[in-house]
Amino acid sequence: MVPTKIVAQKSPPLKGTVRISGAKNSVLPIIAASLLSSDEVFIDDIPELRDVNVIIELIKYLGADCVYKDGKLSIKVDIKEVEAPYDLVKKMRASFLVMGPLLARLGHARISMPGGCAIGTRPIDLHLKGFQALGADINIGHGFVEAKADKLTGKKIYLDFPSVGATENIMMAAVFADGLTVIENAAEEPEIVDLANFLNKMGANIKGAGTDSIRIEGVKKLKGTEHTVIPDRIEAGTFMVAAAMTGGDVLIENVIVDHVKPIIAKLIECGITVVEEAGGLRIKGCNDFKAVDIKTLPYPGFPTDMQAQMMAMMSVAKGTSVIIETVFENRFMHVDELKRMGADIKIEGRSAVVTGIGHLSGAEVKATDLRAGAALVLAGLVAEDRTEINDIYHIDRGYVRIEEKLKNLGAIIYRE
Ligand SMILES: CC(=O)N[C@H]1[C@@H](OP(=O)(O)OP(=O)(O)OC[C@H]2O[C@@H](n3ccc(=O)[nH]c3=O)[C@H](O)[C@@H]2O)O[C@H](CO)[C@@H](O)[C@@H]1O
Ligand SMILES: C=C(OP(=O)(O)O)C(=O)O
Repeated sequence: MVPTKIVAQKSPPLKGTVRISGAKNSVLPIIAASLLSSDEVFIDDIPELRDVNVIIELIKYLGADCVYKDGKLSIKVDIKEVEAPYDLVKKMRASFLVMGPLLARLGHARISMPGGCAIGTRPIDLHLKGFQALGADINIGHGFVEAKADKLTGKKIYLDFPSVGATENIMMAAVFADGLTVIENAAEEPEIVDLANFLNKMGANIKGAGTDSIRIEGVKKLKGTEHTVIPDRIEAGTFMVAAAMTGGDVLIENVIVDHVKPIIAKLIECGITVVEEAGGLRIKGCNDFKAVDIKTLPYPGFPTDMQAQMMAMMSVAKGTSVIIETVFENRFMHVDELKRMGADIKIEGRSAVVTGIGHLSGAEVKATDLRAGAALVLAGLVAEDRTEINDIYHIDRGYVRIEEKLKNLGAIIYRE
């Protein structure tokens, strides 16, 4: 039988070394972008995740030939379909990222409308405004979004919010457009830079990725390339918090220190020791770390994808912390589950007031989304007795064998 829950027990301080996998949020747009290449592409450090399986299934459905072996994926594309069906988009919102490449390559894409999810309504208006600005006609009906264009022409596009997905989708759509596209108020996340690097290696002409203004000069064709995905800064952050919360001493390998700066800053403010070593980042926890305030923001601000994990940590910190979520309107689903474990948290609009208590108590809880699940795993490592986390398919979307990696550090955790 497939294990359906993770059981965590109060664990000793975590000790040892953990290697961080390739970034989920880089590999998904990069696999989508491979639809733009006329030749075979090779992608290395592919994380074995549920979401990665979904995007591979989707590009295979569209006509790609994919071979996966030992963390490496080769993709050769011969697009036969322009439609991304409901079944695949409902499993993962990031499936919508094939719209830009299909529009660029074939001038036509029909993608099932991604719905909201546990963390918010998550509209796609900014993606669509960008496609329209480039010259596409957009039609929405019967649960699908259809984009058609005889020709795409470069334009200046200002994003009302620096949306990661919209920046990526528009960047991919503009790769073959006539002339210059400029995305202003673009997202600056490291995953945008990784995608731009991948596209440039294939022959695209993209400048400014990583700043709020990205310039894409249209080219005629993209060729094959090899690319290694950047390490997952959110997985790294999650293990950094695990080490800190348990009072452990853990070396995090395969992490780009710049990408986790906002997390390092908060941990240091809590009283945790963070040391940059040749092999990675060493996190040394302490028993009475302080509560700190957190406000999530687009990069380089504190990542919303680390908010739930920090809240688990603040639940057992010394003092009171105010956590403000500004990126998603409804990303507090983990609060009720943490409260089941005894946490003292009050929600006021977009703020959570967390009063640190001495200890949590193990309980049966459910992962309502990916990072909520990670937060509950972390809470389970410091809670008295046994914590059972249900609906762990959410966790498997974004963490490579989380329980094995934690077990290697001495945590008492297993799948049941
Ligand atoms: C696969 C992937 O990379 N997922 C990440 C990506 O999601 P995703 O790309 O979906 O996140 P966005 O940056 O687009 O969303 C941020 C905010 O913008 C709003 N918005 C977005 C698009 C749009 O057209 N209209 C609009 O209003 C969203 O509802 C949300 O409130 O960035 C998020 C913010 O860092 C992360 O939490 C996700 O892990
Ligand atoms: C919100 C996340 O992912 P997605 O955008 O794929 O839902 C996440 O990784 O925390």
